[in-house]
Parts: sequence; C-alpha cells; structure tokens
Amino acid sequence: MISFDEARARLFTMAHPLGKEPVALAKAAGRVLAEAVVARVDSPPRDVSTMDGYAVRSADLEEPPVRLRIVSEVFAGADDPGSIASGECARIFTGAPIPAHADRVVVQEVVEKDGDCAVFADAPSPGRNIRVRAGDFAAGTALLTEGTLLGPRQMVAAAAADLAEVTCWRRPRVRLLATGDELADPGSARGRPGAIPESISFGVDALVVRHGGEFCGTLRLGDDLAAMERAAGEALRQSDLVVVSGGASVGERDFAKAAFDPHGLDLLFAKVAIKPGKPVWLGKAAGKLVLGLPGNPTSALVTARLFLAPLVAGLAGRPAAPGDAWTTMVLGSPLGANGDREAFIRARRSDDGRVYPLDNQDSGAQHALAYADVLLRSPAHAQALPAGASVPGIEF
Ligand SMILES: Nc1nc2c(c(=O)[nH]1)N[C@H]1C(S)=C(S)[C@@H](COP(=O)(O)OP(=O)(O)OC[C@H]3O[C@@H](n4cnc5c(N)ncnc54)[C@H](O)[C@@H]3O)O[C@H]1N2
Ligand code: MOO
Repeated sequence: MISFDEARARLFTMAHPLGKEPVALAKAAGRVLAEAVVARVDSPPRDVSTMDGYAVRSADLEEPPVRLRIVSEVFAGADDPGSIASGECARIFTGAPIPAHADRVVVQEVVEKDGDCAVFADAPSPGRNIRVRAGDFAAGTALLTEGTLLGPRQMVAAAAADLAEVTCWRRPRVRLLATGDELADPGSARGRPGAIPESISFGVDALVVRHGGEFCGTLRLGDDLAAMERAAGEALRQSDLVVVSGGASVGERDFAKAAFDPHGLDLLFAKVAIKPGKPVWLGKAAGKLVLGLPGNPTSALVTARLFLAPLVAGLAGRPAAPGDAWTTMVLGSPLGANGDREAFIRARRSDDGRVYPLDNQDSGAQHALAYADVLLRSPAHAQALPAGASVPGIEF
C-alpha cells in the first residue's frame, strides 16, 4: 500500500497530452490550445469612430459656433470613407472608418442638423472618439498562449484573430467497464429481484467531460471473467483510458485487474492508504491507461475526483491541475479524529462560507453525494478539530 502523495506522483508521470489536432473555431469551446493563437489582422483594421456623430477637423471648431457642410455619410464596413476639406464634415456611425483629414468625431447629441449643414454651438469635449488602427492588437500579436482553456472570453479573442480553426490538444477518449451481476440500467432495477441501478458510470461521464475528456460510453458486465477479458480488449482498442468500476477488492468475484492480465497489465499502483477508496488502482495495458475505481459509489466518486480528474486533465493538456489546488477552508462544525489512513471527508459548503462535514461518511452512500460540495483532507492519525479550525479542501 502506498501513500496518496506517492500514488498521485506516479499518476502524474502518465498525465501528458496525447497529440495535436486542428479544430474548427465553432467546435473549439472547452478545448485546450496546443498552439498559440496569433492575430492575422490588425484590430481595428483602420481608424474607426467610437460614436455616432460627425467626423470633423478640430481646426474648424476653434471658434464656435460653427456651421460645417455635410459632404458624406460613412457607415461601419464602408470600403472608402473619402475625405473632408476645411469647412466640411461627414456624418459617421460607430465602427465606421474615419475620412481622410478628419481628426475627431463629435457626438450627435451636441450637434444641430440644419439642411445639409451641421451646427456646432460649443467647443467639442476633449475626447477624439476615434479608435486607432491596431490600438487593440496588431497582426502578429499572440493573443492566447499554448495551454489556454477556451472559455467564453478566450473564444472572442480567438475569433477576433481572424482564424477559422485553432490547434488543440486531442481529448482523451475514455470508456468505462461497470462490473457486477447486481447492476441494472437505471429505470430497470425495480423489475429484477436483487438488482440495483448502475450509478457510477453516470458520475464518471460527467467528471470526464468536466475535466476535458471525451466519454465514449459504458460497457455493463456481469462478474464473468471471460466476458470481462473480451470487453477489456475491446475497450483498450477503442480508447486512450479505460476506467473499471467495482471488482477492485479481494472478493471471490473481484475480477477487475484479472480481466486486463491477458492484455499485459502492468500496475503503477494497487491500493492506496486513503479512506475511502483504498482499492483504487492504476496500470497500463496494450499501451493504454487503465484506472480501477472501487465499487462503493462514494469511494468511486472520491477516487475519480482525486485520480481520474487530474489524469484526464493532464492527458487533455490542461494546466497542471485546474481546480485541483488545495485551499484553506474553515470548519463550520467539528471534524472527528482520523484513523490510520489519510481521509477525504465529504462536506457541504454553506452560505456562511464555512464547510460542514456530512453526517453520512459511508463509502457506499449515494444520497450524500448530492450535497457534498467539497472534500476535506485529514491526515492519518489527525486529532479532532473544533468548529472554526482551518482544513485543506478542494471542490468535489
Ligand atoms: N475483506 C475485505 N473486503 C473489502 C475490502 C477489503 O480490503 N477486504 N475493501 C472494501 C473496500 S475499502 C471497498 S471500497 C469495497 C470495494 O470493492 P470492489 O471494488 O470490489 O466493489 P464491489 O464489491 O464490486 O462493489 C462494492 C459495492 O458497490 C456496489 N457497486 C459496484 N459497482 C457499482 C455501480 N457501477 N453502481 C452502483 N453500485 C455499484 C456493489 O453493488 C457493492 O455494494 O470492498 C470492500 N470489501
Ligand atoms: O475504502 Mo473503501 O474504498 O471505501 O470502503
């Protein structure tokens, strides 16, 4: 049995990006850049107006009131904004290019239109109301760096660079084998005596997607070693990472590891000194990664959060461990003393900003998962802590 830190260190040696691929910009939200996004254009491409109003020469407005002849109308997207001479102005709208010789835009609210003339009663306010060419960025500027996760804000910057596609890290394809004779598809358990709904795969699917992977489906299997060996081979061919739930412990039908033996399973670890989740294991087979989660649903989700999430994130090229940094949290109620394995306590974050350990810490619990916002880390043999004490925690 190895420590949590040692198990994670071994896992991180495997958590490298899988490869690059071009991705259409419209499909790139949520993906991670494998190459920087470099602007192909200046932004804005020309000097443009920031307001609706009149483009003028400042020299003409030195002795107000002034009447200037309106010689053109310029809209955003205009090919050629023309030019103005002394005594002239141009009607202009937000985003429209500035006519030659104009050096300022006066907002229409302070201008009186009189036939084909504009009347300026007062000296204009100091702002020129012009956004200069390349004032935001120039062609050739790196707007986003390699490793950036494309969220809503980054998508705007990528599109503004005038790119139809971006180069992203390939997403790891993950398949799950859910083992256990007692398991039934949700919706069908009550029709079969002794059956329970298979729940873990649904949490793993959501977790894989959240951390940047592609969930490619679940194979539900009975505790039949030959069938599991065949399914293991199929899953290894079709994915980058195979997750197996259940059958991780020492029961007579716990076949999870054995199913991968004919495919050359090489274990990185099996059994970690944590509670819950001691039977979690990681290996390689047929050049792919295999992660075994314990069958108890809370154990499965805790180990998925602690091991699967950073593994998927690393394979997806996400920055080291997003959302994986332990932060200091303040207990709203006492935390009991700990036993001889490092413990990950399920707790609920309250509106008062404090965290409250849940009453039900059973590794088979499923209802409590609905409320367990955070995991608190409690070292082996830790003493009990009172309300108000600080503990390390992460989002669960
Ligand atoms: N003698 C020992 N017994 C056990 C040990 C041990 O060290 N010595 N370890 C215990 C620990 S810790 C855990 S955790 C469990 C994990 O066992 P398995 O990974 O072999 O899981 P199963 O036996 O297959 O299932 C456990 C439990 O979870 C239910 N289950 C399984 N898969 C699902 C699923 N996909 N969806 C919903 N529920 C699932 C299953 O019905 C069982 O009730 O072993 C302890 N035993
Ligand atoms: O340590 Mo097991 O994984 O919870 O009951």
